[in-house]
Amino acid sequence: MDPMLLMQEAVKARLKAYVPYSGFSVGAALLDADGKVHYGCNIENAAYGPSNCAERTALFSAVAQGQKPGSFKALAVVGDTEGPISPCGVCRQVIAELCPPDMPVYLGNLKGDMQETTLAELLPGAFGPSDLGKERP
Ligand SMILES: O=c1ccn([C@H]2C[C@H](O)[C@@H](CO)O2)c(=O)[nH]1
Ligand SMILES: [Zn+2]
Repeated sequence: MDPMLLMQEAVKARLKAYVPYSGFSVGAALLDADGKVHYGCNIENAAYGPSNCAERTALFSAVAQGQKPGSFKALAVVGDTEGPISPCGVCRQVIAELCPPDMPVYLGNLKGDMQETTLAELLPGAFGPSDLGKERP
């Protein structure tokens, strides 16, 4: 799938964000092995801590719908940032768990800036399954 098309899907997902506290909407679009797109937005909470980022919403939603961890093909993330959005550390760790390290990650903003990267670049030396003697999913 064309990266810009996946970015456009993330822009659509962003419109669903529930952000009464930060007012900062983020959208994510995750491409699965069947070519289907899974959507994520950030969903905040009055207790702040339980808030969920757009990236994790997309990943958890896809896994809950039966997509196999490790099988994803690409992730696009969009926010209204000056440059391409930067995923938080928690999301980087979750991407490390559920996505191949060399999977393309497209980071963008509403102006159309786009940076292509990978999890290996976003979280070098990630703690992962192998550190617990387990295989990658
Ligand atoms: O990549 C990012 C960065 C931030 N947020 C959310 C968390 C919080 O709801 C709001 C402000 O940090 O943006 C995301 O969903 N994804
Ligand atoms: Zn995050």
